[in-house]
Amino acid sequence: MIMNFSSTEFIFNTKDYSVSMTWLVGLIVATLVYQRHSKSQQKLNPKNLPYPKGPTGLPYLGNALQMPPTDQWITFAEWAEEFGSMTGLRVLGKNIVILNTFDAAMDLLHKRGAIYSSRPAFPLLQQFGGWDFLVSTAPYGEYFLTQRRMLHQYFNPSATRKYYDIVTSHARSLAYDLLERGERVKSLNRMYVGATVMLIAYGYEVTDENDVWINNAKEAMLGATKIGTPGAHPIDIFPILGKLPYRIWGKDFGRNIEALKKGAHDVCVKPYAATKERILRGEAMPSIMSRLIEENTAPDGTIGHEKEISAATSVIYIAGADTTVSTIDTFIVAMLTYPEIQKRAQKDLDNLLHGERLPTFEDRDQLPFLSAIVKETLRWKPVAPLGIPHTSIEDDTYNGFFLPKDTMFLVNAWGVCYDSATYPKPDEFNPWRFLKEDDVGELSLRSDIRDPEDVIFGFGRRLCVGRDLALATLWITIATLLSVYDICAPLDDQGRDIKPDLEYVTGTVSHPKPFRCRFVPRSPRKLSKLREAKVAHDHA
Ligand code: HEM
Repeated sequence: MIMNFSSTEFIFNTKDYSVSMTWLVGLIVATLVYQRHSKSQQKLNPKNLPYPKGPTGLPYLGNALQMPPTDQWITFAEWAEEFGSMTGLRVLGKNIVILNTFDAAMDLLHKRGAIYSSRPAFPLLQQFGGWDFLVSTAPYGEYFLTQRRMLHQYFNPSATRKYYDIVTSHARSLAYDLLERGERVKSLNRMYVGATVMLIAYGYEVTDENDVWINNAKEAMLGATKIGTPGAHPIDIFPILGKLPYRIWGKDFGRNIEALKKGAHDVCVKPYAATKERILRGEAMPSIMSRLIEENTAPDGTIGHEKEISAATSVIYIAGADTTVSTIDTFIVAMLTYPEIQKRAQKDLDNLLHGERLPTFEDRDQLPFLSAIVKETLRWKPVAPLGIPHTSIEDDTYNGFFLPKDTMFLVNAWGVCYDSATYPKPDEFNPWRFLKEDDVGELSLRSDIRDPEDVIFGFGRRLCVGRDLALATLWITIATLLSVYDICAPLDDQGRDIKPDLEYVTGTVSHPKPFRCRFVPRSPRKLSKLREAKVAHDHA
């Protein structure tokens, strides 16, 4: 999960707060901020270039009342038709620019990464709730750079290859467990994706669906959602309000803040302390954390950068699990909805493997149809439709517009992926759009179509750290499940397929609503290969 950091839901999601007091104070603050902001704008924009165009807002409130409470990316895509590559919004004195095209996102977030790589502050969550440690929300600076460096050395493309055995083995274990417990696919998927990241990060082995570390992380992230959408609270707009007694924000507010602090401790400090103890006792399995500790231990035994190490390892689960789990769920939903795509992928797998063995990463280049399925899964239901917001640290101009320092930038990844000029009939799950066929029917990936992998994982210096790990996990899981099973819809009384309704619980990370499916073994031979792999894994 990337956590619910997207900021555009940030207004008027009032159900979480003691509404009247919160919004009264919020409105006063907004007025002050707006006035201060208007004055500073005039001072900083000497050429008087316009701010990017957007829907006309109200005095003081700006566009606050026009922000849809959910699925903002759809409204943003509609606005894009009117305003072009950038839509400029002002919400309670904050500047928000939606980047509607891939080119605008690349031009600013990538090519001018020195300016556009910070993150907005969420004081309630970070200062008051104790979630100030995550690299994914850290402002651009030394703390961020130290962790990025730490993570990069363990997740760059060649380092990621070292995890292939782990992800292959977990994909096979998932497939094996689905034989008896297919109805628990969502939970098992979560368990094995969690097991991968926990093993890589901490050398910690997850062995069942109720693992205490995974539950702690789930609880912690749930706690983070209880304070409402980050950026929404008046304390986020004017942090000094956090000095007022908590009870003015509602009777549960103080308790929620305490839960938030406990959650931060449970996902960051606790696993670090437990793993460090195991490392010092010589009982730990090698992991990113054990290596980081080793690298940062001075000859006298003191460990440097402990805060950064504990934070960098904790973000691996927080940013990596939910996103990957949701994408695998989306793949299953796609297979239930488009059985002919499933059949075609299985044909390619069978032609290559002849039922003699299970797929491995060595097969990846020879199975372009499967790679196209991964791309289409990412495009069809973008798991983070608006990514994570970036902020600028300097004033800038672009295409004749003035972009003030501290503006928040959101890429409408959903909008880019649903642009029908690039992806005709974008609602359809169609991996063929990424493929071309030569004279003898040989398939290969097209290089002349925008690759969703270049959109969905973000941009520039904040590009997703775990991109290669995520892609590897998706590919091997998809290849393994399709080689062993037909993924089928459940049947109604008349023996007809009950198709999933394609409804999603949307947010910063979107998830398909609960769905049912059956995993029907394709042949006893393929199943016996899976059993052999499982036995080999258990004895390894
Ligand atoms: C399908 C799976 C995934 C998707 C769609 C995804 C997507 C994203 C996106 C959109 C961002 C924000 C990029 C930006 O700000 O421009 C991000 C950041 C991040 N992701 Fe992923 N992610 C996935 C899996 C993972 C995994 C497996 C890891 C494990 C290491 C991971 C670690 C991170 C981290 C640490 C950041 C923060 C980077 C920063 O702020 O500098 N992600 N991811």
